[in-house]
Amino acid sequence: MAGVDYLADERNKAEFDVNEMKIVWAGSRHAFELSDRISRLVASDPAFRKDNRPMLSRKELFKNTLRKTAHAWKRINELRLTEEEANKLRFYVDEPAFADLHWGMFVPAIKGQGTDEQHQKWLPLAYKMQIIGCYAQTELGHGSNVQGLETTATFDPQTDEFIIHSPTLTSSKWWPGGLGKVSTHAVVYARLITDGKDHGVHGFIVQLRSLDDHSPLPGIIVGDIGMKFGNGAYNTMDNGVLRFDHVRIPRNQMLMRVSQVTREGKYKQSNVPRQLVYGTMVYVRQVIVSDASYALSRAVCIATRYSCVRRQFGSQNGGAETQVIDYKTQQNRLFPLLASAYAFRFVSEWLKWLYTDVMQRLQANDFSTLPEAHACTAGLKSLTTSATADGIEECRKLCGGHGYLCSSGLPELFAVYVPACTYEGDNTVLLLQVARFLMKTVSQLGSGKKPVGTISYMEQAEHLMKCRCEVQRAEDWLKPSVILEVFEARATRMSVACAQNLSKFANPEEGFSELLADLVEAAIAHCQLIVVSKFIEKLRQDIPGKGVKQVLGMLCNIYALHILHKNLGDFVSTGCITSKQASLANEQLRSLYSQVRPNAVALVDSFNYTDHFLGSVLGRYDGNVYPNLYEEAWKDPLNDSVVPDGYHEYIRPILKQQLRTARL
Ligand SMILES: CCCCCCCCCCCCCC(=O)SCCNC(=O)CCNC(=O)[C@H](O)C(C)(C)COP(=O)(O)OP(=O)(O)OC[C@H]1O[C@@H](n2cnc3c(N)ncnc32)[C@H](O)[C@@H]1OP(=O)(O)O
Ligand SMILES: Cc1cc2nc3c(=O)[nH]c(=O)nc-3n(C[C@H](O)[C@H](O)[C@H](O)COP(=O)(O)OP(=O)(O)OC[C@H]3O[C@@H](n4cnc5c(N)ncnc54)[C@H](O)[C@@H]3O)c2cc1C
Repeated sequence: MAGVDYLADERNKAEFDVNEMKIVWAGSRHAFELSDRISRLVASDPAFRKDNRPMLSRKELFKNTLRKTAHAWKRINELRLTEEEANKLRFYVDEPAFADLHWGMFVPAIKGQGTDEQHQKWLPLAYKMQIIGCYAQTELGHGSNVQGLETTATFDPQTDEFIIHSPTLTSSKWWPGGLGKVSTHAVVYARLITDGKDHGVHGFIVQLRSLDDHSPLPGIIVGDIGMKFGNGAYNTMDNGVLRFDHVRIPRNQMLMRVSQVTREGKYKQSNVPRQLVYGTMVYVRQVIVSDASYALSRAVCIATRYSCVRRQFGSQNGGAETQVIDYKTQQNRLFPLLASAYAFRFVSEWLKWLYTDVMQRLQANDFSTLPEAHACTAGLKSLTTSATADGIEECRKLCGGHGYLCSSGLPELFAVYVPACTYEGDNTVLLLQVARFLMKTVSQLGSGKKPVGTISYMEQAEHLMKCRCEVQRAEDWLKPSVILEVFEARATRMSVACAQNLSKFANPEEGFSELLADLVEAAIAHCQLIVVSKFIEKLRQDIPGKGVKQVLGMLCNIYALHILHKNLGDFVSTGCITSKQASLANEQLRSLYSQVRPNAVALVDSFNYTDHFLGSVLGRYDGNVYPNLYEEAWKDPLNDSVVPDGYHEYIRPILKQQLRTARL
């Protein structure tokens, strides 16, 4: 029945103003209106259809992506979309493609590491897509260890050129997205060598393919690295392999903002930290945190709507069975993910602010906040992507058997999303960067150097090491000051314990290696505190709309208390809370689930996702799941014929043989 809203009752239960919540989710009225307009534009354009992706072969899939990307570019130009609108359009097209790396890494690398002259030369070409670029850093032998890269860029003073070379098999560039089949150019990371001296890894703009016929330039071997996890999914992307055989590029194609090579071959460093060479990664990690909130919210939207549609057991006198969302077990798995989606959204807004602030300071040669920005982007990228990948998989299970069908949208979402735990820095490696930052901070306590920003709580270390949680009743857990202090105390105690254990080793690096697992846990505790504290900060702002702030308050408490519940070992063993207080937290959590329950569908409607973007029969806005699931099955190519291909070769002979055997 077209037009019937099977979730109308659920929507009527909402205790808050959904339209106002949509604005909170989007970040502002402007952001909401823009996102709403562009999502509808994409959804209504048949060229952006995506439901056939899992059925396509790799070649068809890739060509399809090329077609869609070209169509998107055409629409962006025809409609004269702004950069913000164009980014949203690409987001709603929802198909990983070379353009992500062109806009997301190639352009930012030139902007961040290039000089004004280099900007003038390269950016106009890139903005018009007259060249298409990728970010070629990782090699077959090294990804995490950037200082271990082997590709060389040796300066030749005779010709005023760099010679880019891959000296070993393991130095082959391996993984860069957009490299395999599309990019004409790359920012290549290579060891800079002048006059026989190795100056470490630097970025170089290298042309890879002819702008006339797209063939690789002399000395370049380039191709795709092969099929990746899942059908469809990330296979729309041409992750590539690249080798150089003494390829020459002009000297002015080294990105020279951080350091320069003169005409004579002299290496000079600007008055900026070397780590700015890693600046593009900081930028993208911050984008990835924002993407985590979108990916998780998408899965949660599907699982929440479907959990209201799906009924199992509990029928009384022939009445309807129980909606599965009413089982406390379902709520205990689903609502913390719903709360996490909102928590990640708010922390990503804050992280974007932090990043912008750091960039402005860099312009004024103030580098003081760079270490914190690195620690926050690395840590939050790790925390949010791990939680999102696990959360998407949990949402699939929350949808029971039907969640395993591609038409649920969840298998593909998981397959596309899960590499986020690895790319842009393996999550464990990134947490260890946070741990180093924490250990440095602890070692400086009492030295007069004040911890600032997200680490400023450590200034109260003396108090946090011995404070006792004041919770006596379950409701006490609703006080933000209580939650904050408990999370700060846990993070401080875990960091200080690691620092104390480290100090027992004569060699700090040896100690660090031995304590890696504990250090990662301390880093996670610190990052979870950041997420909780940014949610609480958000709630201190003026948030208009009937009931909006109240329901966000519930989500904030669910996020914090669920983390507490899942990490009770940390909280109790560090003496931050007692086991009695832990069970009071659990009691409060159950009560919060009941409060959120009537708001669940409205909370996921607030994401304002179109059915096209969700790409899920189970998550349809109208909740009309079964007829559509049924119809979807018949679209499978296997159902094109009643008797399958192969019947005569393989099924019939077996059946006949069985008949003969039976007769014997
Ligand atoms: C429209 C937009 C769309 C965008 C979406 C795109 C789609 C995405 C699609 C997917 C795309 C996927 C694309 C891809 O995957 S691109 C490839 C991504 N690759 C990686 O992420 C590699 C990860 N490895 C590293 O980053 C480094 O090797 C690490 C950090 C591990 C070590 O580092 P290093 O080897 O140097 O050794 P060190 O640890 O002694 O550190 C030395 C000092 O440097 C400081 N430090 C380190 N790093 C930074 C930093 N970044 N900013 C500021 N500071 C930094 C550090 O704190 C320390 O400071 P101090 O303690 O001495 O004071
Ligand atoms: C889909 C996808 C897209 C990508 N796109 C790009 C791209 O566009 N451009 C690009 O340059 N690269 C790209 N990459 C590469 C990516 O950045 C690297 O794979 C990533 O940085 C991880 O590095 P690795 O593969 O070397 O992992 P490894 O470092 O080999 O990790 C293997 C294991 O070792 C552990 N480990 C490693 N070092 C340590 C340590 N010091 N302490 C403790 N444990 C450690 C890790 O935790 C992990 O469990 C992409 C990768 C993927 C999967």
